[in-house]
Amino acid sequence: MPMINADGCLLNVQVDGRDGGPTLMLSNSLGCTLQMWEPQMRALTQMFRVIRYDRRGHGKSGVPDGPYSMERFGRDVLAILDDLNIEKVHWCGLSMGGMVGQWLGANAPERFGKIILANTACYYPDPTNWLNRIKAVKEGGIAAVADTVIAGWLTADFREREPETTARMKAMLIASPVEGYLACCEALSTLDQRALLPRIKSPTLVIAGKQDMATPVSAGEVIRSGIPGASMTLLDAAHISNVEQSHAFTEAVVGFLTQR
Ligand SMILES: O=C(O)CC1=CCC(=O)O1
Repeated sequence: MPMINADGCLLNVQVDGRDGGPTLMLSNSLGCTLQMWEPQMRALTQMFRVIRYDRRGHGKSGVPDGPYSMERFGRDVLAILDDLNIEKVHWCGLSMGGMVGQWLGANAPERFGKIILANTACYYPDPTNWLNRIKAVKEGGIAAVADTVIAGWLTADFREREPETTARMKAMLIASPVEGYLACCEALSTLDQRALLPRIKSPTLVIAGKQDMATPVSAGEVIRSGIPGASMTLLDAAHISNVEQSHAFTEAVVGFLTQR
């Protein structure tokens, strides 16, 4: 699968699924690789050509020096589409992937059909949590914050019920390149995309997790109410709702993308 050059950074891109069908692009959460979408791939590839990628600083993609920004992440996506010669896609991004989706929906509307913004926010009222995380990771590596982060990703019930999935998610997080992870946390600490929301004209679905403390339902509601005509679906999940409620998440995505 291709490594695509975006402004000097090689991005790991994987394309699966139906040739010639509509295309859906998936975009990851912080500390995750494109593997985070495995629970959806079987269903989605029956209906769509599916593009996944590792955001710069993650997975098999390059880790250039920061600072990173939502604009940089958005331009990376446009470089992938240009390289693959794809004019228009649907978008489904979770957490940081939803933040990049907001930037793209506002700044490259002609490239996006429907947009799904899952477990995400458009700003953080207080950057303290991000600044504390940056300090802790600089001192102790990602392992130092891993248990706290995982407790935000998946509810206690799920972690008890699905220890292997939980261990896989934790291994993925800890394997993230530290410098890339830090550069992403820095971009999150200054995030404010509130002014972009009214410029998003694509049909948009916001998905929020009832037990998501990282990007709570109230953060999803700010996005839903800011984007003209957007709708919202709530799932019984913490932050990584596509893993915790994989069937309900897939159903919400397919239902929204196939509705006329
Ligand atoms: O990893 C986390 O703690 C939660 C999160 C916030 C933005 C994102 O992408 O993940």
